[in-house]
Amino acid sequence: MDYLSTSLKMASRRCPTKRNHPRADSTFLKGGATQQSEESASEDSGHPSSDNQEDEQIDGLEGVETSDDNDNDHEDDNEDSDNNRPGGSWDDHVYLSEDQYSDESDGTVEDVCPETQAEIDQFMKSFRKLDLHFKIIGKTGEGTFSSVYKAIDLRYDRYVNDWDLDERTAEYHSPRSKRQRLSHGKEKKAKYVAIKKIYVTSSPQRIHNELELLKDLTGSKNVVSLITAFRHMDQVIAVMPYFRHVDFRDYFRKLDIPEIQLYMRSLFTALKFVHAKGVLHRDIKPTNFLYDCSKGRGVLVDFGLAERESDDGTCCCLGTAEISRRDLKNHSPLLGGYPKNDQRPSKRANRAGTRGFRAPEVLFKCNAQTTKIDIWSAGVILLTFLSKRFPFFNSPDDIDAIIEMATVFGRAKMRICAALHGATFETAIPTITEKGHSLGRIVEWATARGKDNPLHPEEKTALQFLEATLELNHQRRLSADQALRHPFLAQIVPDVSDDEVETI
Ligand SMILES: Nc1ncnc2c1ncn2[C@@H]1O[C@H](COP(=O)(O)OP(=O)(O)OP(=O)(O)O)[C@@H](O)[C@H]1O
Repeated sequence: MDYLSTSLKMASRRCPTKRNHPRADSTFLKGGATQQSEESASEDSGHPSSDNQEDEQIDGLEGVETSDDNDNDHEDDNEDSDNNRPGGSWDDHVYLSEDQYSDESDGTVEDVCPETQAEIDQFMKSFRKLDLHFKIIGKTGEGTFSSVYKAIDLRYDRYVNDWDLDERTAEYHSPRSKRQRLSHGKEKKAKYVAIKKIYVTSSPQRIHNELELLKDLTGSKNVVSLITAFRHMDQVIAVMPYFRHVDFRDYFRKLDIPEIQLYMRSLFTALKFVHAKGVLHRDIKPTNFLYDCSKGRGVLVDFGLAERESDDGTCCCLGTAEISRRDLKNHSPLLGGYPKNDQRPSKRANRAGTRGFRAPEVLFKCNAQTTKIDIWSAGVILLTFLSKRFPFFNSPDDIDAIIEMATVFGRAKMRICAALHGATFETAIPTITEKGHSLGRIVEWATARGKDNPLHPEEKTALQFLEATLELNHQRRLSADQALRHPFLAQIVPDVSDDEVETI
């Protein structure tokens, strides 16, 4: 983890009134009590434990805390209590202790089973001093690479919270002073965070990549941001804003077209932001887009597989915008035959992603993959909504995934798509027809539509949009920006606050 700590080291920016989120401050306690008053926390902070070098804060990737840094922080603490802040005295700021917060401020009541509670207790015990900053109240999710917990940010009011875009928007609309708002009883609500405990089996490179990208992607209401990050021994945690959301399986069959439009608008707004920063998410799927149906707002999470767009890759698709059927006939590698026992090493390319959501160019191992791979995956989500089938594609491996795709799109289009990336597609499977099926037909079959129940005009617009996102040739596939201007999404009243946040 030395690599991690050194490569993440950056200058720490300080705020005159509050700390700019170096959270591993000197108030970390040895052993740590679950309910700790601010006063006693500060007292204990004067005695940093001897193994402080093992605790690092990656502070939004700023200022990795060393024991020296901790000393500085301790001085800052003293300054705070010396009324040195331009804003006035210590009393000006309402700091809430853990039991003053309402756990129900976002409408969710946590119900933690004994096994999860034991897991949480073990985690808190193993990660020293974390209990001074956060109170974990539940487990919100689990993935291949992490467990994610919902927690109350006990020290929210001690820091500059630029990450809290909801708060910033509220201030923009109603510029009452923070003091006024905090002193108003009803607004003493808990600030929730999601603590992502990245499994120690993840490579430092992968963890570093995720944290770096999260840090760069701050500023959109539809993309998760990084509040801070900590390391203790071999354990790294990322702290992000918590987003209330509903399990995709609970609503994907229920959403009507206007609701699907809201969902897709939110998702493509997130993609536009991420792609504009030159980042490919690589793992767009429902569990990575946390959607709150009641607000019609979603947030893109999990940048564990994300990467920056690069010009280094090579693939025949770079010099070829289009391959016609005639080109294919004249230049098909099959014309010259192919070896039965091909000894050549197979082509290699980044295939990271989730099965069922991989774009054709990923399956054909293109080495010049672009942000368009995310558009394809978003298209698969739309197909799931319209067909009311989840998962829509369910292949165990890439070969089966190509067969599933060919069953829909047909041999002719698949041959052209393969040739675009220097590959050959041939199959003797009789159910794969030459022309395939239109996406409209697939949706009709999946939803048992007949002559007495034809597709509505708005569903037809949705299908046109679907075809433009599930375009086999990535060069003809819509970009996120174009998608937002497509009639399917352009008429949706945008979430005004999204635009405002960027201009604050
Ligand atoms: N900021 C957040 N707010 C609320 N819940 C979250 C947040 N971030 C993640 N989660 C929950 O935790 C789950 C797992 O998170 P994430 O996808 O980041 O982990 P992962 O281990 O990388 O997963 P995957 O297996 O998809 O790669 C999400 O599906 C979601 O339910």
